[in-house]
Amino acid sequence: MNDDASLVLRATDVSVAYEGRRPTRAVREVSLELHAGEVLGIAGESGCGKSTLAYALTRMLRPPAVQTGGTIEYVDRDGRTWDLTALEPGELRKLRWAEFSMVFQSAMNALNPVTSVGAQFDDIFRTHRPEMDRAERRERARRLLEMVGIDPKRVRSFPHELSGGMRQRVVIALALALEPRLVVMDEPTTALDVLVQREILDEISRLRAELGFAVIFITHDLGLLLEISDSLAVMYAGQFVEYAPARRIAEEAQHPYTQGLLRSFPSLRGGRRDLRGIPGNPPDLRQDLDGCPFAPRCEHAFDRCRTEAPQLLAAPGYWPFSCHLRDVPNGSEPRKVEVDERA
Ligand SMILES: Nc1ncnc2c1ncn2[C@@H]1O[C@H](COP(=O)(O)OP(=O)(O)OP(=O)(O)O)[C@@H](O)[C@H]1O
Repeated sequence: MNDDASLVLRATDVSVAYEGRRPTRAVREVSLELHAGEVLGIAGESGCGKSTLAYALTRMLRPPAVQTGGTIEYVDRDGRTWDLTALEPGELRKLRWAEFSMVFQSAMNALNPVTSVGAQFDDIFRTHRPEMDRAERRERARRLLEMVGIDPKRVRSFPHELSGGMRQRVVIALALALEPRLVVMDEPTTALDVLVQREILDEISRLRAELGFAVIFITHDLGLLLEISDSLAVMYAGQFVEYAPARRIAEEAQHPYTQGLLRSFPSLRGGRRDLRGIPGNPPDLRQDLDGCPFAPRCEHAFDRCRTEAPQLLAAPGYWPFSCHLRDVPNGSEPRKVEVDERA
């Protein structure tokens, strides 16, 4: 049993590399904790390692990606802790869908193009709920479709007969089919037009409130994440550079990169910002990074930033952001965060 009853996922110092002549160190010692019903948003520019982290957390990495360090613990609904990195494929199959599921950007890749929507629900139920008969499986599939706003008759449709938005809703319904405790969503609405995005996001928020699952939601759109997340991690060059309650980040982001992102992205609900991008590009993740990876683009950088990597400072109760400004006289004081806000 776990001593923290609401804990769902704890990742500690997770690192992932794409192997090659010069490996790409895409995720570098990332730690996070997720509690029941919590929405953790992960933001960052393209290529900073968000998807790689999502694949690592759900044990879906495929060669040439390898997890090179760290542990990932998952606590199931009975309070049993599983070391995901040590699971046998059979054990992993039992947990996947039933305990945690995934929604990725391309619904078309997630759906089987040659079988009906109903048959795809059937596959999941046959494996995980063998006691259900055909009629029960069909009825449950119809109810799940209804739940995500799709006409239950669509159970007979094939993926190509559905619009992009409908397909993504089907993928969400499939992910929720066994009422998992955790759903990892990687850019689930990015390929859709803004109105459909909005509808689906509202749907996800409603379902989460109704069913109580925790969400890891990944997108480059920080504005959107601030709206839907309880806590927010900002990723840069494979690392978390700021990790705090979303509401607090919206009001008083500490890391210059987060501040830059906040200025760069329009919010989905209007309220355009002045959209100044962050000059320069993220570093090449095949290189060793000396000092702060953001220093070459940071308007506040000073000598120490170029030689010494700042730490995230995850001491209990402190606002974690990795920036030397925290230690500069007259710079930001170490920021305390009330612990209950993280729960
Ligand atoms: N199959 C692969 N082989 C080698 N390198 C890869 C592979 N997939 C991703 N990478 C590299 O890993 C790094 C992180 O990529 P990742 O896709 O995780 O970032 P991301 O933040 O999700 O970006 P995006 O928002 O564009 O999906 C990038 O430098 C990318 O080039």
